[in-house]
Amino acid sequence: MKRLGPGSVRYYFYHEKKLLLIVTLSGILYNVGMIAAPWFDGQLAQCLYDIFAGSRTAADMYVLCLSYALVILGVQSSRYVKRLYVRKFANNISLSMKDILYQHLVQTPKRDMERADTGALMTKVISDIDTCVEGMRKFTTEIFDTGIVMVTYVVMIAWYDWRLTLCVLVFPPIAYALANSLRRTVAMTAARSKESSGALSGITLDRISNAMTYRVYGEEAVQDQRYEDYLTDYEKKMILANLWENALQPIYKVIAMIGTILVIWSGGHNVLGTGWETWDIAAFSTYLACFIRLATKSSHAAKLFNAIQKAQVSWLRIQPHLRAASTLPRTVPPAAPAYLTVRHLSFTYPGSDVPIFQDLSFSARPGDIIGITGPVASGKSTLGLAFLCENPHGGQILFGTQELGNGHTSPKGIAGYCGHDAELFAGTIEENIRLGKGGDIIPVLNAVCMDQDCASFPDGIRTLIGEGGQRLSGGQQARIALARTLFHPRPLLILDDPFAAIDMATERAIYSHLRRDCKDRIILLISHRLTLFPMLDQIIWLNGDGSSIAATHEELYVSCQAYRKLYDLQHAQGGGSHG
Ligand SMILES: Nc1ncnc2c1ncn2[C@@H]1O[C@H](COP(=O)(O)OP(=O)(O)OP(=O)(O)O)[C@@H](O)[C@H]1O
Repeated sequence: MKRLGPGSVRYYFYHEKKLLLIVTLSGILYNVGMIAAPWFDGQLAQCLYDIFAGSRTAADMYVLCLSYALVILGVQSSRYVKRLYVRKFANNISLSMKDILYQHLVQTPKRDMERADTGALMTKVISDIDTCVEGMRKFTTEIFDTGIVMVTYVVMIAWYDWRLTLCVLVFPPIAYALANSLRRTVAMTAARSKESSGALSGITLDRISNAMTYRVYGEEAVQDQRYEDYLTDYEKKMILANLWENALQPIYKVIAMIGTILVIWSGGHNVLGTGWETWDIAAFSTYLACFIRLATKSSHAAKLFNAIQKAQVSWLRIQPHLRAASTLPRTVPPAAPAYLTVRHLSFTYPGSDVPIFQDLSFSARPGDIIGITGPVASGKSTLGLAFLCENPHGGQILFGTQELGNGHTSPKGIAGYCGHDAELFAGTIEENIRLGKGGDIIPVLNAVCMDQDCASFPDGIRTLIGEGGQRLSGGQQARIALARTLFHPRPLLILDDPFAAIDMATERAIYSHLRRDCKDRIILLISHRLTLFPMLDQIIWLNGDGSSIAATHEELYVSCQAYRKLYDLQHAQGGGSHG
């Protein structure tokens, strides 16, 4: 049998089989128990009639009422259990899908992420996951609350009068068939409104992020008109989708209810003794109540179709991502701390014959923080990326006894990376740091001095930060990206200019936290600002012509004029203290 993967809906149902079993048992109990109410209603009416006729007493009524209350209590308890577990089931699926996507994001090569605008993609995909999971939840709920309960009602009323049942059951399927025939239209309008909503989000983002440019170049009026057009299109499509989804419900209901007239007419004959069966008042009352509930439920069947249809639209959009994610290995445990040895490292971009750096050798032990600096465009970021091994390099990078890369991807679980771009998506602070991983995020928020900022937000760590983290300052974005890197422990951390948007006091505080918390990690700290460099264990200076020097700050200060000049310049501006 073909193994189920995250690209298949059944995979998620299969993984939640224990919860589904509880849902099934409590669902059957609740829904079969649902016929108790109309049955007791009928018995109560009959008892009242009998009391007036003198054949029963008030004591019979008390017993009946008490039994009614107890049975309903039992039925409603199983309803509670069913609802609770359906919610748990939906939450687990949502978490599982999001986790798979987060892992995909984490393991996607950096160059692919840049190409695909991962942040925007994640925002859209996460909203689709929510719609899809809601559809799965409704489907699971309705299987019981509509499917099983309808079968139970049909059996019940057929038992009372099968001929009348055959006649009245013609109407709910008509309502059902009508709803089914309009499925495609409902789905189409839902898909169009989703598309339009996506386009509107895109243009809203563009309008906000480029507001200044449009204003400066006198493009505002044109852009406002463009925005208005998208907004109008969205409004029209949304109204249409809502109309198709909701406005037809009353019509389905009326069609399904037509049978009530037959029940009253033919059931009346049964009570009078001139119909197909002989009924008492209890039978009439129970039959009518069951039929009305059945007809109401059958109009829910249309709702169920709509929910499934909408979920399908979203599922088709997220499926390719989940399928792609399923080809990647799942969460990788961090490797053990080890020594880093770099031997004769060289790198040339594909298609170029000028090496960015060559013959670079150095080593580091757990707890070391190594600074990487040099003139503009000297290859600092390129050196950092060499440790992710996305392009072939010359020489050797050894972590313990394992060789990183050399044309292959690096062994997982060794290197963590915090790049120039914070790469934040439109979730909460917490979601951006966790990327689906459990645990306490407060220590890393403290480590990057973001705890006070979070405390000042009304929603704390649950604050929504907007696409690319646009609701935060540049410094806050950088610190959340750093917190994310620290939260996913790796024994080798590459931090590319993490303090560029952070003031010096905060930079120093974070540095001391890194020293305190990362005693078993090696940190490669790429920076233009040399404030911290006198405190670092080693500095790698890239000359910008392919050559480089690895030495301590003191040695470099003495031996490398360019480094000394840069350091003194920054120091004179209040940027550091030599020695
Ligand atoms: N993907 C690429 N393909 C080809 N050349 C590249 C690529 N990325 C960077 N370069 C070139 O490599 C050189 C080093 O770039 P890199 O970004 O590593 O320097 P940097 O020292 O980090 O720059 P900055 O001082 O701006 O932070 C630059 O000349 C740049 O143009």
